[in-house]
Amino acid sequence: MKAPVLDVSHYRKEYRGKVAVRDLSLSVAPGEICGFIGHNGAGKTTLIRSVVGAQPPTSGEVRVCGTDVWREPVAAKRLMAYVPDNPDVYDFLTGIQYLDLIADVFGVGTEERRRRAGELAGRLELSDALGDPVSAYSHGMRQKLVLTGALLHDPALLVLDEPFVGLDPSASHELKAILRERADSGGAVFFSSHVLEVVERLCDTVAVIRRGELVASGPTDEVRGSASLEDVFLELVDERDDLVVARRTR
Ligand SMILES: Nc1ncnc2c1ncn2[C@@H]1O[C@H](COP(=O)(O)OP(=O)(O)OP(=O)(O)O)[C@@H](O)[C@H]1O
Repeated sequence: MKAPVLDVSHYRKEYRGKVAVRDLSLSVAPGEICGFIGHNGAGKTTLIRSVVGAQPPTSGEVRVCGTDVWREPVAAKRLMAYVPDNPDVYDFLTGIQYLDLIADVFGVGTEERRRRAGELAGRLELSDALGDPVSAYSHGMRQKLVLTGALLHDPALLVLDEPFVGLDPSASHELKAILRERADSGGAVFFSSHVLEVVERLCDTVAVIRRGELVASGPTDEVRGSASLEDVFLELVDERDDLVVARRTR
């Protein structure tokens, strides 16, 4: 078995003593796209923020290509890229200035940054706007810009939080193709989504979180069985289960 690109082990996160995610372990291998699904408030963003080094776990470990994200943060961050659900970009920069800043941070050479930025911005239909200030960008354009920046240093792991929200159909189509290509060339992709049809069609593996606990994970076909992912998801996260349990235990 190939060593995982992302390896989360016994992750736990508490906010002021309240448990948000408990004892969560999962891994994503090279060549895999893993979809992370769960209801609102289940704990997806909480885990994602710890995976990318933005918020420390209460306990547990997160490793990227074997590097501990919290013990060796700079080395780990070189190996990955993160596209948050609400891209926050300096308004006073133009698109190209933002991309140059990101390329400088990651030490991407001039030739390489121009080639990659040109190709990605072209595919996402952002090229014509790169000279404009980010303050004039729509939400979708900001997402495309952050995505372009995220791929400039060719990260082994790409982490995205709700990447399809706000993208138009052609950008969404292109993003799916980009994620597939990254996986096919040996990278790993981990993203959260509420769009189960996309997860079902695109992801090699899925992880389902419910109230901070992983309730299912594995190859998409196995998790889904003969049902649709939506049916399985609704069954797994059905809040009414608790009522049934409560009634039974009364
Ligand atoms: N900074 C914080 N302080 C206190 N509680 C928090 C904080 N961030 C998240 N939480 C709580 O942790 C739990 C998980 O939240 P999280 O944002 O990870 O959910 P999510 O699965 O990403 O939800 P959504 O699908 O709505 O984005 C929720 O109960 C939330 O209220």
